[in-house]
Amino acid sequence: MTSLSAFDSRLTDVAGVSILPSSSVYGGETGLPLLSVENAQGKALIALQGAHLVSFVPAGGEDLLWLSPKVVFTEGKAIRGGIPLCLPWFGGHPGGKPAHGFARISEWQLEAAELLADGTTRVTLVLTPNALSSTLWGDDFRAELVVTVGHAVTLALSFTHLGASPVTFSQAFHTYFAVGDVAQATISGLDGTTFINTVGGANTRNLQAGSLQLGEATDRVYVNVPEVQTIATAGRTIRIASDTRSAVVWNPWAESAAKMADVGDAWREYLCVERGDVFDNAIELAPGATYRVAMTLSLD
Ligand SMILES: O=P(O)(O)OC[C@H]1O[C@@H](O)[C@H](O)[C@@H](O)[C@@H]1O
Repeated sequence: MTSLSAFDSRLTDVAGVSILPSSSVYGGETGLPLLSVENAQGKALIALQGAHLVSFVPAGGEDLLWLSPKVVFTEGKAIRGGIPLCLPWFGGHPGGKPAHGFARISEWQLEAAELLADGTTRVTLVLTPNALSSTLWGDDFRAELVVTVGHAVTLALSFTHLGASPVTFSQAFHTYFAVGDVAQATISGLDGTTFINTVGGANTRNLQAGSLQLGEATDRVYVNVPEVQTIATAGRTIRIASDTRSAVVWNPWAESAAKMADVGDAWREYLCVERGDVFDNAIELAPGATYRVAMTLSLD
């Protein structure tokens, strides 16, 4: 893990941008380095491990993201909450490799931090091959995540495949939204789309009719979805916009959550709506090709 003092001050010598240990915000052990980004429009915390947005608070509002009260910031362990980047594969891997790829458990490099004329702050994080990716993926690649923090937060992801043969690639912005009570949250923007129900290893297809409210363990992959979904709770409506084509809706509910040490009885506080390109929407990347997508989260 990079020590906090190793960061190039030219990158963090930008007003409102600093590096701090996760322990200074969330307690516990020293943990992992977090990039703190703050301006008049909003503030965000991004773990360099995984280029993982763990908090986004628009000015005058509450955090859009849920971070587990039982979160553990440990090198090589996925952070429970925020926006894990599932990359370059989503879900379990047939070869028994770690679920959701290696990007979320790899340390990314901070490449640039800039204040833009519109008052937003843009930070650029980069991942290139490391020991883990060499074992699990093999091919050369370059991944870049540009996070723009303002009244909204935008994540713009690119992944360039630098191997010699075509590869199948999938990814997701695995967002944990803070909803207070998952059973009271309503998801709109999926009406009429096909979903694959994967709860407990199932694999059945259905059509979504109308909006969606969860009342039990839910793990569904919606394919070919519209650009925008919303999540309405008692206090606010969150807007999710992305040019990706899938949306995964997941909450384990009480019984399965009890088996997850970093979730437990906090399962009710979050709802995952994960935009990405997965299952039917997985991508075939030719050598040298670049995959580019973005997602913007805001209050509606
Ligand atoms: O515990 P992990 O690896 O972060 O995965 C959490 C969940 O991620 C979701 O995207 C999957 O649809 C679920 O099946 C999975 O349980």
